Amino acid sequence: MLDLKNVSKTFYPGTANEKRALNSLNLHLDSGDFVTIIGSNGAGKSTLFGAIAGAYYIDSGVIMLDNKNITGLADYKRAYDIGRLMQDPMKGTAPSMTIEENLALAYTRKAKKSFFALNKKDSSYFRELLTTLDLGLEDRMKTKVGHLSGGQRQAVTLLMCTISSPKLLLLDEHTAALDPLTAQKILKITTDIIAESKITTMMITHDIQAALSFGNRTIMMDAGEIILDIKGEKRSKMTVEELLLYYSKERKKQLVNDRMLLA
Ligand SMILES: Nc1ncnc2c1ncn2[C@@H]1O[C@H](COP(=O)(O)OP(=O)(O)OP(=O)(O)O)[C@@H](O)[C@H]1O
Repeated sequence: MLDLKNVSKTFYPGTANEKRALNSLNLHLDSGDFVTIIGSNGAGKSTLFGAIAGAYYIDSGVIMLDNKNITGLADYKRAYDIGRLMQDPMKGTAPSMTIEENLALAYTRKAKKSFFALNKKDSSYFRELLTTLDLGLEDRMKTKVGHLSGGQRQAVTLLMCTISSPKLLLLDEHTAALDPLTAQKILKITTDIIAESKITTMMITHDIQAALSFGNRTIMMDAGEIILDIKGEKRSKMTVEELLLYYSKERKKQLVNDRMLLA
């Protein structure tokens, strides 16, 4: 359902700060794939997401989503099909609007109806969705999102990203800024939503154990390339130590990710 062919992206080309972030990268995702992505700092993981979501135009290559060439499509047009969750819980929601209004904004895009035409049925649907989070937010639908904790806000953003049933969900270390307990809870909510909706998902994480435990496939990136792509038995037998050893043998250096060290 997603195909990247020879995708390259260089920031500040021709200057002293030139950085090749994606290097002729190829990737194919099947519908329903849940791919976890690991790699050292600066490996190109977020740039890959930016390229798919349209935050950057790529220098060369082709990006296809469901057999449609989206390489030159503007980000706001891709947003109908691609949901993206960032690390920062402050991004993705409108703080001065209520939980209900934020969900309505995301929902009206899918329902193709006016924000002002939302009815009681829609409202009870939002309540139902919020109940599944098990955070008590269904009783706070009139609360401004700006008054929520980081974890609660990230959970609302997750609902906003998935309420319109996107074809692809991109999770960019979306639990990294949360305390460990909240991060665990949001990860559980995430995997429940993915299992229920079967949205094709890519999740960047610094937690290698989580990368091997969640989803059906793991990709390791370095220097703008995919250096390992495992699934099935090979993946289920892989340990964190073996993965780190693979990286150091392959790249002749240690895998360094500051968030991994902090965790
Ligand atoms: N907007 C930008 N402008 C200039 N350089 C950038 C930009 N975004 C990323 N880069 C550079 O591209 C390279 C890849 O960065 P990217 O953020 O994709 O890596 P990453 O794997 O997500 O790293 P991290 O785990 O540290 O978040 C890095 O060298 C980075 O400095």
